[in-house]
Amino acid sequence: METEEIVEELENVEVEIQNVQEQIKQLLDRQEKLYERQVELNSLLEACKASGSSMEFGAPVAVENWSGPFEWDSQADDVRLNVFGISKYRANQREIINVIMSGRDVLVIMAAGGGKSLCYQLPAILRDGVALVVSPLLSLIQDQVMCMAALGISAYMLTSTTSKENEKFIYKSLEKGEGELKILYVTPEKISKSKRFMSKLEKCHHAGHLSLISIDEAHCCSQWGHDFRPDYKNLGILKTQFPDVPLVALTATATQKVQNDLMEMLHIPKCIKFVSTINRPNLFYTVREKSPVGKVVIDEVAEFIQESYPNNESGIVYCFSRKECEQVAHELLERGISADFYHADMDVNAREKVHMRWSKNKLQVIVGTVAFGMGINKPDVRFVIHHSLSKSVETYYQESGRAGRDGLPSECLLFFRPADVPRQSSMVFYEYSGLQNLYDIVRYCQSRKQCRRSTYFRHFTEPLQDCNGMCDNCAFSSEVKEVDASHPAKFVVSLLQDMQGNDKRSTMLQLVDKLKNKRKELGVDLKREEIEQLVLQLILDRVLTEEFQHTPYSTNAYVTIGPLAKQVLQGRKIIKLEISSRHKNVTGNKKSTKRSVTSSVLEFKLDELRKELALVHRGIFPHSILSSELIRMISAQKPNSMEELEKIIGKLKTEKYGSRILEEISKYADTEPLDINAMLKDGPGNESRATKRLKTQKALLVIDSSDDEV
Ligand SMILES: Nc1ncnc2c1ncn2[C@@H]1O[C@H](COP(=O)(O)OP(=O)(O)OP(=O)(O)O)[C@@H](O)[C@H]1O
Ligand SMILES: [Mg+2]
Repeated sequence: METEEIVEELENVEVEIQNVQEQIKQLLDRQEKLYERQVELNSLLEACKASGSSMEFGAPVAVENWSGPFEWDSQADDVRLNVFGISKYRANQREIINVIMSGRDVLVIMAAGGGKSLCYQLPAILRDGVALVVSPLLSLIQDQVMCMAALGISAYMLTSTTSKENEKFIYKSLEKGEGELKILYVTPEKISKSKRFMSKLEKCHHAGHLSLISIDEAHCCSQWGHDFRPDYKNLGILKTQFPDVPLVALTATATQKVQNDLMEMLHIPKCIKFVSTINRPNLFYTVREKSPVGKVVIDEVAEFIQESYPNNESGIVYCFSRKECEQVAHELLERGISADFYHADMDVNAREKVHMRWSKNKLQVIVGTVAFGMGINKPDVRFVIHHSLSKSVETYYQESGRAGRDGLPSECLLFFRPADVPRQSSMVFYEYSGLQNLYDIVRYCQSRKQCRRSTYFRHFTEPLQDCNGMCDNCAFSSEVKEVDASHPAKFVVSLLQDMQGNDKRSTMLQLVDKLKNKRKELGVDLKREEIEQLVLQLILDRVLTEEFQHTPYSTNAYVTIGPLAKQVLQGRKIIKLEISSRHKNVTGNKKSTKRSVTSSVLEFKLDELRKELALVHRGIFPHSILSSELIRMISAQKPNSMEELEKIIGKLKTEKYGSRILEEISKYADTEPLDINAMLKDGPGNESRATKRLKTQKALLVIDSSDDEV
């Protein structure tokens, strides 16, 4: 053998070894995921067996019956209505409160907006002493303390922003049990880094004044959760130091693995666990085909907002990159929508300012990257639009779940095109299970038949529930046909094999372009977007694989032959493609997703009133004065005395705002309800948004110019 030949073969062998190693890595990842899934399914099966035939979600997974009666029932009801202004408990709230009041530890898994805060705030008021609440973000803590202040509850925070005077008050309260301190918020760093604080807490406990410990956003403890925070890992010390104090850990989402992790790390093996459904029945999920032309996408986003939410209803638009974020915000602004951007490149003050304007309804839309995350506490977000797909089902569930935390109908719209996939895959491929997670959300987007909700139920290992037509696929499934794409798939594989034989690489888009020029050989007449769909499907089915190559400036994703390519070539694997007629008319599915925005004049006036009162009580959010749900209840019931109003919003809010509310009711209770959408549709199609708003306001006659215009 000539040296040259040896070198050449050696190179080939090395390349092949690399390929095999890559495949082994992928298979190991897959095996790991399957093991995880096996554990989850086994525990689900056990739970199902234990509770009879099927697991009852929404009901406590506890053996004891925690609904009551208990001696504190009437006192709890009184605080719920007269302090919090909440007329009835939501699922599991009463039971969780009872567990804490009984001195037991509890793990609460309850969807975003389910009402977790009440579960520890109410017992904090009922029990003697100080409740310690650990929360991961300063902004979340500030929000909560402000809301508590609006309710007249003595809540403080001990953070880097706390004044010396307040710090002194807090330490004195902890040490001597003096003062009125009921709830103390801290970040996890306080527990792990401040010896002084821990020693004061020790004294507080010793004197019997530590009433309960609450760990909010508890998933931050687990590396398997989506927002791991190293300082959360040290919170196990709380149960070790204060074993007799009830500890409550709360989170919106936790897979079985994360739940087990939390119980172990927080040392609460015997806790009572409440798992509420992850289902958010008020959210309508839609995936819309994304145009390759950037401007068209923005036009569609703008049209969606203007048509469905013409009254400054709050929303979020998520983008892939910082640059895209700024661009989209700018273009929405040009189209008359009050929008601003939010991303990690901005300094903290600028970010905070944007967030505040939005929280106070002075800005309609925040266009953000993933950096706009956990601290969002606004309950009345009516829509969350994804300009690009998220990196996993879990991330999408979290981000879209910021809509409708007040329980009112809201929409989650994702713009998807296959070309966005390599952008994400070249970012996530090095993360643990990064590609698998990405492909799960891509499957969600590609499917035109399967209920969107079913993906969430499967992901969080929960039995399926009825979607009630609250996703595009359930609303439009009849328009989808499934075609056998095995033949074109074979052609794609052969083409790629030839290219690889000639040492040529191809990105997904290059491959699609090539295939587009070889329509005849494909054997079926597929449109460009259908070819993109096919290539992506082959990646999802592991017939093709994405491979990554680094340059000094970026990582490029290429499409190559995958582990199951042979099966396709041999006709042993059938490839199915779901083709929808829906995409022909991109705006066609708007009809069903768009809810008619019907409001009464009274609702408008009460909305204006809460904004006015929020300004008077500086710093409070309008929704802390009256939630959208309370506005709806008042408008429906039209109470005409303080006593009647008190039954809806409780004593405290009635005392503070009752006379102003009754004044509005007496003026506007009898005015006819108005369908704002219908009114807007009457106008010429090319009117500007400002004109439309003006027209709406004129037609309403009673609407004054408001301060929420930007
Ligand atoms: N029983 C109830 N009836 C009506 N509204 C409620 C009830 N319980 C809570 N709420 C309201 O629901 C909204 C969301 O509550 P909360 O902030 O506690 O949600 P959460 O479960 O902590 O959600 P997240 O996971 O997003 O933090 C708040 O505006 C709260 O006042
Ligand atoms: Mg919360």
